[in-house]
Amino acid sequence: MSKPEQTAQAALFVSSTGSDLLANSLLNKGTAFTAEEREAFKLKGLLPGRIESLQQQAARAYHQYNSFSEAINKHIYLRMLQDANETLFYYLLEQHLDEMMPVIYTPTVGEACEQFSEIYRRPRGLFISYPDRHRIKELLDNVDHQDIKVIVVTDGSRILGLGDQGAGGMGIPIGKLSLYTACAGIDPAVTLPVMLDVGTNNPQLLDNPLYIGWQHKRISDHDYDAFVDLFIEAAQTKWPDVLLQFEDFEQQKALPLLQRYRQQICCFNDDIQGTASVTVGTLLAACKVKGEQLRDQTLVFAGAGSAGCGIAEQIVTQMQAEGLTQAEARSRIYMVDRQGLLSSDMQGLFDFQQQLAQSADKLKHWPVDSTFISLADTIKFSAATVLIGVSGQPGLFDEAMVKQLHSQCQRPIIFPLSNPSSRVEAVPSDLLHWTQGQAIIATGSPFKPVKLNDQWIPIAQCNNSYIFPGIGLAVIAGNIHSITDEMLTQASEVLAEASPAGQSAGENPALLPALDDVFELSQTIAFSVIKVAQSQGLAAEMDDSQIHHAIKQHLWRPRYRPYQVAKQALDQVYAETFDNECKQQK
Ligand SMILES: O=C([O-])CC(=O)C(=O)O
Ligand SMILES: [Mg+2]
Repeated sequence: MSKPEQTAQAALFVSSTGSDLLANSLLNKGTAFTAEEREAFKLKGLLPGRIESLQQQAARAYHQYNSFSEAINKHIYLRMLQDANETLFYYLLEQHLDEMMPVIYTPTVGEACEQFSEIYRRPRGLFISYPDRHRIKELLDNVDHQDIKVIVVTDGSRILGLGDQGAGGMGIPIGKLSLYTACAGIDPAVTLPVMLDVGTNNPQLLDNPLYIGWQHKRISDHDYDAFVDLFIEAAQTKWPDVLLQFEDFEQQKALPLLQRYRQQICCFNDDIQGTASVTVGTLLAACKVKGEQLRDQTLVFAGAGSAGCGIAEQIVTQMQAEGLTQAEARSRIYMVDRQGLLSSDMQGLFDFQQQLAQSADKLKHWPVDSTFISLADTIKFSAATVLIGVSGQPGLFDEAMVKQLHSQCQRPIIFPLSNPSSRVEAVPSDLLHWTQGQAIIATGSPFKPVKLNDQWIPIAQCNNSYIFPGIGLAVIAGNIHSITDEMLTQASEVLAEASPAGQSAGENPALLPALDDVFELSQTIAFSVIKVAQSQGLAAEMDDSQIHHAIKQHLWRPRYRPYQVAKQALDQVYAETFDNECKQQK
């Protein structure tokens, strides 16, 4: 009998009863509590008489979900369901992942963060406010479930492309962790969303009487660093093996935080490393459609922040793997930011930008004013074949630029990656019309297929959600201590291999696997990442079949398990083997 089925069937020992049990979202089954359970757990009379199956409950939930027409109201409904009954929430997601992902995640989660204080219903996750900085251990001890394995943490300073959302940024860790469960089967009981509430510089939030966070200007510099240190230290002391995902920290902080803590705690920054990994994987898939390699491309980036530079660095690594020298690879990548094309003689560049600046000598030969080289000129004079948008500037890619790019190659690769959809640099239908259907496109937020000349062209969603759930599964199943660039590169390659682009013929194949296949994909990523981690001495020793077994063992599925009354006062919500549970009861 395979492990996931076993965990789905094995009994859990539960000590809560009555309304406490119904209020516990991890244990609540609502109308699906059996007659015996209703007796044993003092639920008689607290529920309507009819006993329902998970499927019947899901049919009602889907009916209620469909009664809302606005995406934000659907989001509120699903979040409410999650807070009431997580098994039902994830079962519903499993049935309708394609439809509901944009509602629990980007783009709707952006709106949910902006309106967080207005739509707030029930608490979820941990809010660590600056005034509580000396009590962080106590706050962590207050977390209900104590076996935490994955934390997603933000300070709300750069939520998607929507800027500072203060405490409202909590919507992001909540949404990302839902995907850990929906896309990689991570048990929701072992996940913890964390908001480091260090204030906000968003004037609307500072003036909003309903604002739910610490209504104070952001603390900064040394005070900020010391606060994050306190959090990291407390989290690591309490959960030494926890995986920490940094999410949506503003540019000045993102890379320094990663560099500071990378050696100390098992962590990664999703916006830098997750975005880079998924983008390189999608670029490799796009190159397959062209029948070329990444080393053959010349790339222009609109946006040279930590996300753009993170992607560019991973492209350099990939091009080297394809045989270029590092200098050759760097010379093929052009980074354009507010100050125009980055060149080696510019003042005030961040270190991570400096390495990606083009040589000023080379640019001297371009027939332009070298004090400011625009995006349009960069596309033209670099003879670019790939255009990547990480600028957060809606509409930045205009018709003239795109036509110029198309005049330089038959199949331009164009990835307007900014999130949410309201920030996208160009919408796919325009890109396809401007290039007579020749552009190979991927976006950061979801877009519907585009109809062109009676043909439907699918638009790939080049989103971190293809990568981070599998990385998390690898860390948990493989006991990985540290996340390296090689592991993220490996994840890109697995993604590219899973792309239908290499397999199906036709001019416009899907670039990325369907969302329905993400659950399988995450397991494949987890397996390959564990292998890389082992080769680097960073994971548990296991042979291949043990790795497969460990991965399966950690897959939580949204199915109700039978409950038995616990003799000890401890609810058991983490999926372990039936044997272990029995032993613990003895
Ligand atoms: O959440 C997403 O869709 C991707 C992401 O990390 C970001 O844009 O910050
Ligand atoms: Mg993010």
